[in-house]
Amino acid sequence: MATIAVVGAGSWGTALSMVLADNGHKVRIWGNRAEQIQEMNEAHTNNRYLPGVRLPESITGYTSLQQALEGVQNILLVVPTKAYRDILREMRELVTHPVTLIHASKGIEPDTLKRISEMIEEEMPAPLVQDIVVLSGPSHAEEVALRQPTTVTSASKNMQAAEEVQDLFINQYFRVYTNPDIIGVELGGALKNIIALAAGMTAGLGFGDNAKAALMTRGLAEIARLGRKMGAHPLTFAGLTGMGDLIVTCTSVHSRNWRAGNMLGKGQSLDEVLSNMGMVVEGVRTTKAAHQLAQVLDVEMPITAALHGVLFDGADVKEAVDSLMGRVRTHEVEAVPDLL
Ligand SMILES: NC(=O)C1=CN([C@@H]2O[C@H](COP(=O)(O)OP(=O)(O)OC[C@H]3O[C@@H](n4cnc5c(N)ncnc54)[C@H](O)[C@@H]3O)[C@@H](O)[C@H]2O)C=CC1
Ligand SMILES: O=C(CO)COP(=O)(O)O
Repeated sequence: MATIAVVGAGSWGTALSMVLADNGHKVRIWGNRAEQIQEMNEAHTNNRYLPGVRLPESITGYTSLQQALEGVQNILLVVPTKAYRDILREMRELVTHPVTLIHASKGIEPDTLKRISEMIEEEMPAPLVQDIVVLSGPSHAEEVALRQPTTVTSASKNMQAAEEVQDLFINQYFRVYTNPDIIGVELGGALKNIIALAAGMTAGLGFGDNAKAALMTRGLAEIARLGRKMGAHPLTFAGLTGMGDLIVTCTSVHSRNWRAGNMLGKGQSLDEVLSNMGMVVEGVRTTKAAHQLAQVLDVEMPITAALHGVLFDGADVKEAVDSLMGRVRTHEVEAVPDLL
């Protein structure tokens, strides 16, 4: 059994630590809030993020990143995307031997337009990092912490590393598949948050299941359109980290992105929504990044553009829906000339 360092003690870092602990591994979880780490070590709870859940005693909390990382072969990163550069720069000074870096976060960095694995490559180059593995899929922390059946994907350019991570996490309630398409897996996980915000927004406006289904389906079409241009395999978007994660995020009460969109649809301002949430809403920054990517790569992403207008340019939510519905008529299926 291994000792694994988990960097990030929010909902997802804690739930994934529980999976690892259930599999017999020793877990060192690092967090940036001393009182929360103390609670994890003394009461074996993390009530702010996973209320009512008792943590296995083989999970130990650390406030020192150096101590948490000392001597481990596998490091799982689960902080919000905006914290990656700072954390990786800190880690670069502390890691003294080659490690496998697993990440389970979902976002794209605005302006640089980098995926998380690209940020890792930039900030912690070889030989410090041997392999980078992404763990992603339809998986709300609240349900994983209750050990409810969940499926995810382990993706890496190196399939042996993806399989080693599959081995670390897989168990009877947490089933892990592998996929070599790291680009598609990262993009699916990040971009579905945009569509979840939009789905929450239409529900907030009082629209029903037709609007939700429209957003999910046409949302997946624009995710795949951008993904293809960025080198992803189109079939990845039909899998767990594409359609699967889109379903779970657009239909679950657990989704912070859906809930944030819902509050926006009901008329709250973005600042109000984000301060009420108290947890990360990755889709906001990812909307900015995806809108920039769409412009740079000349990819049509109408839902992303409409949401960008609402979040950052003061556009009215109802008018954004009207402009989406009133777009010039077009074919449903693209890039399949035989069907046209
Ligand atoms: N919660 C979930 O069900 C899932 C979350 N994710 C992804 O995991 C990532 C983390 O999300 P959650 O754990 O849910 O977030 P969260 O909002 O529950 O917790 C965030 C954690 O990061 C810490 N943090 C914030 N800024 C930091 C900084 N600058 N340095 C160090 N730590 C910092 C906070 O103290 C907190 O412990 C996100 O990218 C999210 O999209 C992925 C799958 C499921
Ligand atoms: O990625 C998730 C589930 O797979 C979590 O989504 P939210 O960040 O919207 O809660």
